[in-house]
Amino acid sequence: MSKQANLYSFADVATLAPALRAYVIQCQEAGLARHGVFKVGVSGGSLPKTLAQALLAPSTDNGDAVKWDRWEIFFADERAVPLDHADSNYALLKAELLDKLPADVQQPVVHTIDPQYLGDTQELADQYEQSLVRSFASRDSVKLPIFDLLLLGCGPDGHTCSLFPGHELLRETSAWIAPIEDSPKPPPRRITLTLPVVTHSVRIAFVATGAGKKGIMKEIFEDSKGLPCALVNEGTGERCSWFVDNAAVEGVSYPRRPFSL
Ligand SMILES: O=C1O[C@H](COP(=O)(O)O)[C@@H](O)[C@H](O)[C@H]1O
Repeated sequence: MSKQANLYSFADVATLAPALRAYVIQCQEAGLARHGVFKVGVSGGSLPKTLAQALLAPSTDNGDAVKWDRWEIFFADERAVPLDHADSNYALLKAELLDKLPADVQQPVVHTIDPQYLGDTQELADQYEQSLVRSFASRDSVKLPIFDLLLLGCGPDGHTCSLFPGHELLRETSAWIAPIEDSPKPPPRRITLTLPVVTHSVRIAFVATGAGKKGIMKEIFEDSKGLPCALVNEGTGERCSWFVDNAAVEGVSYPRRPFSL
């Protein structure tokens, strides 16, 4: 089996979505078998919309049910803004996905940032890290939290979470969650999972679609240059899978794999 990240390419988002769903369900079942809950971290940006397309589709009753009541959702990164702000990753996930769950479905547990700490991003990060500590057992006994799955986006500059190219945060080795005050993409004040936490996850799935991602996908898969997304690929190998549409990887020299679980 390949030790490199898997690259799965689809004609469009409509054909990508069922494959992404099958992959998430497999991770869900593995998480439930391991510890009775499914601990998943999600990004903002374009991801929630595609995720909603994948997960809100009706179940076919072939063991592909999303067990929302067993999900614990964390944010791979979050902006230091109120939870109902237009820039909030939580607000985006809520609008795209959580608010669209059928009324008879029990909502998942969602770990948001605590808005009372918005004035101090270090405290905001520390408090969010404490929610991970409570969920994943104490920091003393667990060197790093292990997410069952991280669902990540890839920015047009190769950033993921709020880990930006060339930023000193890429060298963070001890914190689980770190603050950033100078994000090159607005808004500047954010918190993010650190690279060691990302690469420690059981599975990592990137979702990148559209021709706007073509240039950066070429750099990530052909040149790397220490881009954050490429560092995740290098740190996780075959535990990492990319779900992309053909437009995003046109002209990219990297072996595509036929999708299978
Ligand atoms: O700022 C952010 O951007 C990235 C990428 O967003 P996309 O719209 O290019 O998919 C996202 O993954 C991250 O969560 C968000 O805070």
